[in-house]
Amino acid sequence: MTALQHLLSAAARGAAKRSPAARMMTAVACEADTAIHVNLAPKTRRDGGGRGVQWIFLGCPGVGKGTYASRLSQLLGVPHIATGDLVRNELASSSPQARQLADITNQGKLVSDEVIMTLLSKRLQQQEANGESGFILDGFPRTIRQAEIFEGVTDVDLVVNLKLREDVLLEKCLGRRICSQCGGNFNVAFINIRGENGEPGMYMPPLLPPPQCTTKLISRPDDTEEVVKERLHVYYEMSQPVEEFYSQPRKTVGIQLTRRNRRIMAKIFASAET
Ligand SMILES: Nc1ncnc2c1ncn2[C@@H]1O[C@H](COP(=O)(O)OP(=O)(O)O)[C@@H](O)[C@H]1O
Repeated sequence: MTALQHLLSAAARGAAKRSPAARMMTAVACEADTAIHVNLAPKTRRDGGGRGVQWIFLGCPGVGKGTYASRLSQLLGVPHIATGDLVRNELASSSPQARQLADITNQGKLVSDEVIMTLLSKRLQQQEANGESGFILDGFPRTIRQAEIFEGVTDVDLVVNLKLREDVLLEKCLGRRICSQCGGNFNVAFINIRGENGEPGMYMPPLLPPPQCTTKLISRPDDTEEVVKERLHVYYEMSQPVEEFYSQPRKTVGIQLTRRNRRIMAKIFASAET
């Protein structure tokens, strides 16, 4: 079976499993200096089904897709699927294509649509076998072809498009750290820029690790200045058109980030509700 057939069949089975039960959830998003209480009636209200939300996060490398997608995944109880993690898991395996994928990612290029579809398809099948439904996708789709294929087989409820200044994106990628033991994601970059010439200021304190992780921090091999610049270039060329692809009929919320966390979660929930 081809990757596309896998994806099609997994998506088709997911759609068939929808139940009419709507659920109401109170999510409490704790912000650095505010607490936001959100009453969330998920998308199930729209389609009358009981499946989990089907959301997509778009945005440049370093914008914070993973941070927000993972928090929302915990709040909503739906899987967070980061295609970058799927690729890294494959790299860490002894699969025949691991070496080739390492060369591609270390140069900041995109892996082929076929490879991504295969990895995503396997992941969706696993989650189906575990009885999980819904997804918060982070890092997919990244090409128009991926978007078109996915659009043909799924009903995406919400597309969140995060935006951040390019100099800050670079700083945030260079500040990323991962605990080699627990896998936790942190960021040592301290963004503190005064607003001027009508531009808003920016304040994003570091996301520091707990003491037990501090001596085990590593950086991703593709988070060097040269590779991040190439990834940004690839994003503008290959992935920005995906933002336009979703901008019209789809429910898309664009968020310009200037501070970490503040009101972002509430804005995303509010968009899902309207
Ligand atoms: N949807 C995708 N299509 C093609 N390649 C992908 C996709 N998702 C991830 N990758 C590959 O995995 C790498 C790491 O992805 P990710 O962790 O999402 O990085 P980023 O921080 O750039 O958003 C990408 O540079 C690319 O090589």
